[in-house]
Amino acid sequence: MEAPIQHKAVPRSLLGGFSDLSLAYKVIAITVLAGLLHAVAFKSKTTKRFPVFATLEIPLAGFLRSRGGLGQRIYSAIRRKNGSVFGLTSGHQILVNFSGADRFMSQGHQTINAEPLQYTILTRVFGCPNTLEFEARVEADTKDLTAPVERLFMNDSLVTAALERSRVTERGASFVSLSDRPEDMKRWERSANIRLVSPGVVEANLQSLSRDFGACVAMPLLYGHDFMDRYPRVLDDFWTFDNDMFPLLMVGIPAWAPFKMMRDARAARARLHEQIAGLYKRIEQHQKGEPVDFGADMSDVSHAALVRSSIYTKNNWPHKLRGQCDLAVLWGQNANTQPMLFWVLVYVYSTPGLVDQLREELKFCVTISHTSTHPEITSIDFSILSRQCPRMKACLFETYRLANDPASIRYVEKPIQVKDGEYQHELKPGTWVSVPHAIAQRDPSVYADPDTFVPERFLEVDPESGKLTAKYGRLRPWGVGPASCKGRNFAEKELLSLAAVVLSLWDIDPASGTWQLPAQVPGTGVKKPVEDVRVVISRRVF
Ligand code: HEM
Repeated sequence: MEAPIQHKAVPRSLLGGFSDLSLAYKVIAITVLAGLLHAVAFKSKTTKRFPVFATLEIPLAGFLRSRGGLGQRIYSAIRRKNGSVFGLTSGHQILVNFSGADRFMSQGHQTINAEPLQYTILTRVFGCPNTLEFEARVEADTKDLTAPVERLFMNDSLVTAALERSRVTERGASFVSLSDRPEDMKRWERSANIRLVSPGVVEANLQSLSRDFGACVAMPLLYGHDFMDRYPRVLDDFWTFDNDMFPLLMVGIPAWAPFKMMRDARAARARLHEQIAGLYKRIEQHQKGEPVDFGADMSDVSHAALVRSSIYTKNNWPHKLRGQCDLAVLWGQNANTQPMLFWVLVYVYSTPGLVDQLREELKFCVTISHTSTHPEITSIDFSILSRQCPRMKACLFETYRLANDPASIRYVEKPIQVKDGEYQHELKPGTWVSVPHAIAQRDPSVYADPDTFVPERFLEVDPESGKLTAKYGRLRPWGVGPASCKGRNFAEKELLSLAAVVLSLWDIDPASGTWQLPAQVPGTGVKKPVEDVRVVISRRVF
């Protein structure tokens, strides 16, 4: 039996592990300097890599805008252009609250292209080599490799079938096992530092618990159960990579940086590469009718992974590269969705009266049986859940607004004009252009009282049917245009169904007696809490 794993919630401090602060600063200074020298010495093989400074400029623009005052005025004064277009260099322009953003972003990839960003992240973060050979592979195969992922995670009936297969319905009753013996716990409980308070009542870290609950539903749908069983550390490695390494690599800190957090995360990423590469080797053996390593069961590997494997095999992708490249898919599937489940639960349970309202709505699609020793969900009508539960949806939308920092980033391939009211801006090929949707999400002129959780702001009465409906309005959690999120349908249905099963069966209260929402730090899309939220969980009293 595996020992309980304590996930780190967030990288508390880059300095963790250094007893002497000045030594820490010296190490960081040397690392940054070495990083710059490395960048000069091993100049990027392609001109189309998203510049590190632009990664920092997007949150900076949002921060200055939300603060207003002198900082915002200085930023506006020194930018290259005017109107809605911000940007300190000619290489990167940011469209802030630009009313034509949707139309602008809907242009095809021959004009504004998302692939160079994907290439940047694959090579800067996921560990793929930045070589001309790899660039050629990406150019040749990206479309074919993305198509099966899009199909699995966007097609309505495939998404519903996948969630049914994942037994979300039954899993609700074992969200917690109400025991503090590791051998009694489900896999997703092991990171949550569970303590039995009294019979039928446990204390737990809600972020770790809900995040791993979601990941245990989602990951096998992509790679099958054998992958999960054969790789007991997968959750720990995944969140270590996501929390401790991803943001640092994005801002240009090299993977070889000599501090403990990076070393540990690098080892976690190497294990992920190796395990995914091993899986693709087994899939290939299975597809060729050869004996499969360990006699592994390949029967529930997703169609998406099977198709990707055929493309990798057909085009002679080395197995190591398959592992590196496919980490992007595993990450895309989980990194934003699972932390979002935590935020929905925290917002909903901490809002007085809301849980009861949602349970009323859920009565029509979640069937609960009381015949066994404890209540269990016997069925979920996924269609009603996603089409006729407007309050649940509005809670989700409001959570996206508060907990997510989406941006659409493109590379300009052809000269284009941005028509911006009285201004007309020319963008040359080679410019990067970003739309940080997060800026509007906290703008009080768009959302009154923007820091407060008010799901009703997304509810409208449909004038024709007279029914309450949840509408996205100006919210763009999935980005915009042809390169918008390819997993949004799955993410939304997974979040709705997991939140529905937890709400239907469990009471959750703050361990301290009063709800205190944790401060948020920017993560890799969805924000991270600065610390986990300790809660008390017991079965719902009917
Ligand atoms: C709550 C969860 C999620 C959020 C908030 C989210 C958000 C986003 C955003 C903002 C983008 C960039 C869109 C743009 O550039 O305009 C994106 C891209 C993408 N997402 Fe998601 N995502 C989520 C879940 C998923 C899932 C479950 C998958 C499934 C694998 C996925 C796959 C992708 C892919 C493949 C892209 C790149 C699309 C392209 O460039 O063509 N996402 N996502």
